[in-house]
Amino acid sequence: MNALLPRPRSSPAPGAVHVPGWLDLDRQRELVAACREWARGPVPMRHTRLPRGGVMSVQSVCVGWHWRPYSYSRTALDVNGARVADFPSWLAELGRAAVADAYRDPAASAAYAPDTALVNFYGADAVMGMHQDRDERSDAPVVSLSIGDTCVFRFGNTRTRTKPYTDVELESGDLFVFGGASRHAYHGVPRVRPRTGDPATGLAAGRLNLTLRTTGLPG
Ligand SMILES: O=C(O)CCC(=O)C(=O)O
Ligand SMILES: [Fe+2]
Repeated sequence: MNALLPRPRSSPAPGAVHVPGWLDLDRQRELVAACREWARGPVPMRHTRLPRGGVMSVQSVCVGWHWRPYSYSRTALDVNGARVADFPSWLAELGRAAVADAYRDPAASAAYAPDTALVNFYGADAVMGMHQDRDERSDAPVVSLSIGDTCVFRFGNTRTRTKPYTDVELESGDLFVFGGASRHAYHGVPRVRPRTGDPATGLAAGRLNLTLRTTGLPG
């Protein structure tokens, strides 16, 4: 990134907003530290197993509710059977601030109550194929926070996993929110740009992504 040129916010589709540089360095460091704790347990960060026997190239750990393809539960039955870490109130607060800033609408964000976070770690070769986030029973927006190496985030449409889509560069500290008409848009991460992150975040290499969501599940 050329720091002399501020990157403007953009909206690649209705309900989808990219806010560059939303997290300051201190906030990024706090999030890296929190993710490092969650990665240790009670459910360790690992490559999620897919139903057909493969594993995802990203490593993941969940907070609040455990996600595995393709449902949520409180315990990680596909890992070690432990109950996932509780979803902290400060993270819900951060999610509300993110929605308020992305949509420039404090009222819309007041009711935003995410109850799960999916923490993804991308090594240099990790990617995420085009998919919809559709295991939630709520239409509340998804809040995505990026730290570390820059990636190409491909944001598409609700009908197909192919074009039309927009490629957005997500850098460390960037916020991306997708809700409303884009809540079920296909999206993915075709590539990460190695060694583009600032080690001052506490992340020596790779990319960390947190997505906050509302499961819509009881209890
Ligand atoms: O890493 C990202 O930016 C996107 C992650 C994502 O789409 C997901 O975890 O469902
Ligand atoms: Fe997703």
